Amino acid sequence: MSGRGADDVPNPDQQHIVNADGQRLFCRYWKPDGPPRALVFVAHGAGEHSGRYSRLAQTLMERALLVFAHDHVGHGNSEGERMSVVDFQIFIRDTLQHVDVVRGQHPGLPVFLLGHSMGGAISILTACEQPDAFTGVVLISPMVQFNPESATPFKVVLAKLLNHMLPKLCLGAIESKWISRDQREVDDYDQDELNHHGGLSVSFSMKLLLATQRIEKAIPTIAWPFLLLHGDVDKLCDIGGSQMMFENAKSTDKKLKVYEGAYHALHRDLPETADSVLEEVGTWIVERIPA
Ligand SMILES: O=C(c1ccc2nc(C3CCCCC3)oc2c1)N1CC(N2CCN(c3ncccn3)CC2)C1
Repeated sequence: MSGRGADDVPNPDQQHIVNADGQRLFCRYWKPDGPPRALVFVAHGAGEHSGRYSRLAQTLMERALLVFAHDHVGHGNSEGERMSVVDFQIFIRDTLQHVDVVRGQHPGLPVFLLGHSMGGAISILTACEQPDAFTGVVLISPMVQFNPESATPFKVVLAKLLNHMLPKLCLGAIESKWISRDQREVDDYDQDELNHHGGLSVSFSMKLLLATQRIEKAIPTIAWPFLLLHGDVDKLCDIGGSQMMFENAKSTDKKLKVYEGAYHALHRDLPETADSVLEEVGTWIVERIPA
């Protein structure tokens, strides 16, 4: 088993699921005091972990929603070589597995997906795989199209060329200062040891690139309800991807809210933006819980 072994997962008795490859995925659950009205799975982004969504999860839990998540393979407290995945489909497979487990514990409840950045890509492809399984999908700056400032044509060509020769070569780290306008959030991210602070490998970058190509092909078939939130100064995932999804998806229930001046991690941006995101997400989900 590459990467973290089973015995070096911190507090091995903490909640986890074992994926189809036998890897332990660290799980988190935010359960309301009373009976939950709906289930919300949170898909975190590349290089981070599910614990960074505690504030968002708490606000949803206060609306009687049961929020759950896991650290993707190679991330956070889960097993697997850091920031490495054999195939992007593994993220989708593991998400469906976890959703099935929790859905089975709460039969009949509506299930929503919520994803940020790469987690948005995972959420889109998961909903595409089981289009009738989810009541709605919330996408915070989803990775649909890279911003050409970060994924320059040179980097894309280089990644394709090197993917077979030097797959582990580092393509450079994400500059966290361009991810949030709030310096406290940037410092918090930089000091969080559960995040991956090294760069993205050629191999992992290619997996992301291929995922965006899968999404672009899938968008015209999308008919499920979705909420898109995107900052118009996002230097990592281009807002054009969200605009393209909003314009080309078949969904009749779709909403795109643009946060002017905001960077990539909207839920971790300046307080007025982050607070608006939490309110927007909670309201959108609750409005779609069948009476
Ligand atoms: O999922 C991602 C993500 C998405 C697209 C990416 N493209 C690249 C490369 C690909 C190769 C070409 C060059 C671009 O890296 C990506 C990462 N995430 C989650 C996001 N992180 C960023 C750091 N975060 C942060 N930083 C500061 C303050 C708060 N959060 C958390 C979210 C990035």
